[in-house]
Amino acid sequence: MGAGKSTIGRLLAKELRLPFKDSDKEIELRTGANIPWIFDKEGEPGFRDREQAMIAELCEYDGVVLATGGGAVMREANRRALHAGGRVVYLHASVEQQVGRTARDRNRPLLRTADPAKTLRDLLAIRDPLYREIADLVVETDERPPRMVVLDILERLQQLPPR
Ligand SMILES: Nc1ncnc2c1ncn2[C@@H]1O[C@H](COP(=O)(O)OP(=O)(O)O)[C@@H](O)[C@H]1O
Ligand SMILES: O=C(O)C1=C[C@@H](OP(=O)(O)O)[C@@H](O)[C@H](O)C1
Ligand SMILES: [Mg+2]
Repeated sequence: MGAGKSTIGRLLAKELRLPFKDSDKEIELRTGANIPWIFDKEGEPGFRDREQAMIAELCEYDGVVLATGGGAVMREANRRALHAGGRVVYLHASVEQQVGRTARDRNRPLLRTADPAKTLRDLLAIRDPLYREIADLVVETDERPPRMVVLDILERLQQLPPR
């Protein structure tokens, strides 16, 4: 959360002249409800089911830049679909940056805790190995504006061997 997936995904898609899909946004469009409301009504498992179904659907597309929510990696089905479906970029940010970038909006129910920095550290401890397991690229986003991150991704994507 706050690494910049939604922001950088959109910019990257523009550069690549590809459509951009954000699984969170697609779930909101499909349900007519926002993410916090879905967490409130259906709990995290309900949201994860919707997220898994949406990622499976979006991975069917050819030629799309897809941003997921940060927790998508928790389900093996998502990891498999993403890894098999295309190149995976892990956008890394320090917890300090994540806190700063997410402090202003109330859209992330998992960060409504007394100590969001601790929550993010705990989530990262579980998720970081999973991100690395499926990533073709690990890209640092601290101290770099989104445009620079996009240029780095474009350059490094070209250097990857063909699949
Ligand atoms: N590299 C960056 N440097 C500074 N701010 C950023 C960067 N990437 C994203 N942001 C800002 O951080 C906030 C969260 O970004 P977002 O794209 O929603 O992250 P995610 O989808 O990974 O949770 C947004 O306000 C965005 O403008
Ligand atoms: O990390 C998570 O578990 C979540 C991240 C959010 O998306 P972003 O990573 O785009 O903030 C969103 O899917 C939901 O609030 C859960
Ligand atoms: Mg996002």
